[in-house]
Amino acid sequence: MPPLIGVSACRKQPGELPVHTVSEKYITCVTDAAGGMPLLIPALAERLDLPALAERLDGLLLTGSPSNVEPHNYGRPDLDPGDACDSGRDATTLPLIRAAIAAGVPVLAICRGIQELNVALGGSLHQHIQNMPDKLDHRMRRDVDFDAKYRPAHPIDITEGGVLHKLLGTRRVLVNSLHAQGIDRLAEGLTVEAVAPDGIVEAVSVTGAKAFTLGVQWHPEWPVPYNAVSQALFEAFGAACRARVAARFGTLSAA
Ligand SMILES: N[C@@H](CCC(=O)NCCCC(=O)O)C(=O)O
Repeated sequence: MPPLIGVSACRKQPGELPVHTVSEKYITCVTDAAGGMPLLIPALAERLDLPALAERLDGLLLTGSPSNVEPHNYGRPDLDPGDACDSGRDATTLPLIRAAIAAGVPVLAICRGIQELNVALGGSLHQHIQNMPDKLDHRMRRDVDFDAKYRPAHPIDITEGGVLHKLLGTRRVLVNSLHAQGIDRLAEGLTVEAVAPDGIVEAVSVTGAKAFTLGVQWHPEWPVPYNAVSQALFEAFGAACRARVAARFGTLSAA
């Protein structure tokens, strides 16, 4: 029985009524690389029983999105005009992350997802890294084609002896970069697993988590075919999700 892996959706209103959307690349990394059964989670917030949902998940994938976590969630002034937000998604993922961690559900958080992980546990975000002195411009390039947007953009230095180092077996890899925000105050209970050359946090883990819980600021879900780093991330996430199935339903069920 493949693990049931929740995939966070965004809430948008392109027309008369709201829609809940997930880019297919986040769905296929669950099916093709993690070996899971994706369950798209609508951004319906308190209309969902999020603790009950978390208990029934074998894993949770927090997707990237051009929208930003609203700063009132971490006590900062509102977003600049023109900076996209998604309050429905914030009100869904932030409590769902806390419930999933408490329930021992494996979590893989990508881009917006690592930012949500940090905010959910009490941290804060930089708004526009590119405007900060001595920082790289981490934004998605708009002057290139789609695949070029996901090409390696900078190296990351991986914390020696950490979760990511043990997973990858190396201290330095190249990653892509499609974000303007980034971790400012690191939440208590998170461990930095990697940083960019300018010190921006690029990966975190939940300190002492019951299960695999990793957030990455880059995008391992694209391009396909996955590189060795992406493959290792998804395989480790999938294995943790299968371990939860085995613990919940018995070993044979995880086959
Ligand atoms: N808006 C945040 C997060 C950026 C992010 O998740 N980018 C991914 C966009 C492409 C996709 O949806 O996969 C920020 O700017 O930091």
